[in-house]
Amino acid sequence: MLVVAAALIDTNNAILIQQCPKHKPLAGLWEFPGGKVEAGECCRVALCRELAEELGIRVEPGSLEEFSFVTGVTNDGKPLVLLLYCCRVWRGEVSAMDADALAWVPADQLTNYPLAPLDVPLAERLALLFR
Ligand SMILES: Nc1nc2c([nH]c(=O)n2[C@@H]2O[C@H](COP(=O)(O)OP(=O)(O)OP(=O)(O)O)[C@@H](O)[C@H]2O)c(=O)[nH]1
Repeated sequence: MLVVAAALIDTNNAILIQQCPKHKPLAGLWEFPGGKVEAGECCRVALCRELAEELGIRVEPGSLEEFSFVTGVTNDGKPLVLLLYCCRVWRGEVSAMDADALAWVPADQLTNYPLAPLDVPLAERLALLFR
């Protein structure tokens, strides 16, 4: 499974994370917004679609910058690759359309939140970037 996610970074260098809703496998945990890439879809286009669906913002594919990736397995044992992009430019105000809560968090405080397991190493790498 290919999953794309974004570290939206605001003008204070705070990064957006969202809390997964009760009906999802990662319920209660925090993650970078994003989701699965559909068959035949480009990764950047998929991420722009997910950001529109989950946060109600418009992002241009060219505003996404590849940052890092992790590999792992889903709860039901499927191999998973999670690609994280950074994004500093978007249109609209973020709103929690598919999450229980949103938080803007300084990079060095991301791991204070109970993150989804594969988001943890990505958050640690972001903290190094802003050190
Ligand atoms: N970000 C993240 N996703 C993970 C981890 N582990 C894991 O199995 N996943 C899975 O990766 C997928 C991410 O997709 P999603 O649920 O955020 O997005 P989506 O909108 O495409 O899903 P949906 O269409 O099923 O609602 C989910 O199936 C989620 O359970 C993890 O540690 N971090």
